[in-house]
Amino acid sequence: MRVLATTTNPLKAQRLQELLRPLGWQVISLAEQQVPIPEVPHLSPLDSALVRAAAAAKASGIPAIADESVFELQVNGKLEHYSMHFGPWNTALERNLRLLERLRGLPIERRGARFITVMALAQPSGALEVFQGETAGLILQRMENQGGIGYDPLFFVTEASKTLADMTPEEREAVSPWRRAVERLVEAQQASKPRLQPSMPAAQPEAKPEPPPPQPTPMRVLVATSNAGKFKELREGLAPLGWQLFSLLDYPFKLPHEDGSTFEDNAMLKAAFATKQVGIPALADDSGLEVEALQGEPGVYSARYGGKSSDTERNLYLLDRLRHVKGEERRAKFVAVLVLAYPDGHLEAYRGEAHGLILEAPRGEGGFGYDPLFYVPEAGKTFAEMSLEEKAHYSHRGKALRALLEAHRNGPPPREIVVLE
Ligand SMILES: O=P(O)(O)OP(=O)(O)OP(=O)(O)OC[C@H]1O[C@@H](n2cnc3c(O)ncnc32)[C@H](O)[C@@H]1O
Ligand SMILES: [Mg+2]
Repeated sequence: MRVLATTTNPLKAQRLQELLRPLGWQVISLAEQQVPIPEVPHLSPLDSALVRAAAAAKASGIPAIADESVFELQVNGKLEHYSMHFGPWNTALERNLRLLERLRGLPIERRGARFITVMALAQPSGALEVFQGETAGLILQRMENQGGIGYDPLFFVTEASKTLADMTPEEREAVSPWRRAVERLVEAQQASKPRLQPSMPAAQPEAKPEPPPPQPTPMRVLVATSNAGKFKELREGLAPLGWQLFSLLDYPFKLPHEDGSTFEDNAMLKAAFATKQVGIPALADDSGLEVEALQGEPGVYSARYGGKSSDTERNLYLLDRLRHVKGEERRAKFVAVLVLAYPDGHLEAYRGEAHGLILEAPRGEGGFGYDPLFYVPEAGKTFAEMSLEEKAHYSHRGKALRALLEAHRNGPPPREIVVLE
């Protein structure tokens, strides 16, 4: 069965797909099927999830899922809800200071709060189901850990005895109300269907290995991209640094409109915005294809070339633009600029380029974007015909990543060396 998830975040859609796999559901996101979803401000989280799921199911004709997460707490006997969208304050730090101010003087025993996700499943017929996940905790009296994300440094999770800001992405997901709401949805669907008996005996628990020696805390970095293909390459490429990587799946907010005129401008725009949102360093990637015969088109417009909304359509559009250009004249290069932005405003930038030819028809199933059209003569293959490692060897992103790795070989580079602005 196909279900529509009312998110444009492909990382979130992908994670949902993994978690719903036991049901055999195929998740599609708003990125693949565009349907109008009403923006209704001032609704409770429950109403908001219901309204969005119902609208999506009705418009698409298939079941739809929508979720909404908030912090809920009692202030002077009244329930209040706080979300990433709370107030006109733009940064995580500002929002956290406001919340602290709001609760000033409240003793710790009155600072109990719940982190709640409401997940609505709507059928085109109008039938609705709601699943709720919850995590109980306390809003601390001060921020212990400045480097947290969103409300994370203030939310002390009772069962884990630490704040969300002190958790790894895996720990955070494990206690997240979102994950719990998805699990309830899965259980409920399974309960209404005959169960398959497991055919294998359950595995015996293995003897516990020795706990590893304590490691220095790795740098926490948000990889600020909504492109799942890029995220995969960035995660692989950054692995040697041992950073703790978060994604827009952990912190779903929209990246700003990319209106810069260079890859550098756009990467800075995205990274600087993201680090402000979350309060930890953020890495953004702005990239694109420059075709010589088209005077550098699509360039910074690569993600929206010809106003087309899918990779396939953009590839066809590019082929059409190049229909009179032959052989060696179809030279092109890919460019990637990585910007790592720190919460204090400091930036580092790394650039990588890859040269090749645009084929006359797509080749290969791997990669993403323009990969099936981008032929690397040296390798005798398109990017889409390469493994992840092989692509990283030749690609713009691989080169930019290696420059970053080199600069960070002995920890963050001295600030005098790579500073933009
Ligand atoms: O901005 P974010 O959220 O990171 O994701 P995006 O897809 O919008 O990314 P860009 O704004 O940097 O646009 C770059 C576009 O260029 C294309 N592109 C970049 N790197 C590529 C690669 O390695 N292989 C194929 N296409 C690539 C691809 O179509 C991207 O959508
Ligand atoms: Mg983009």
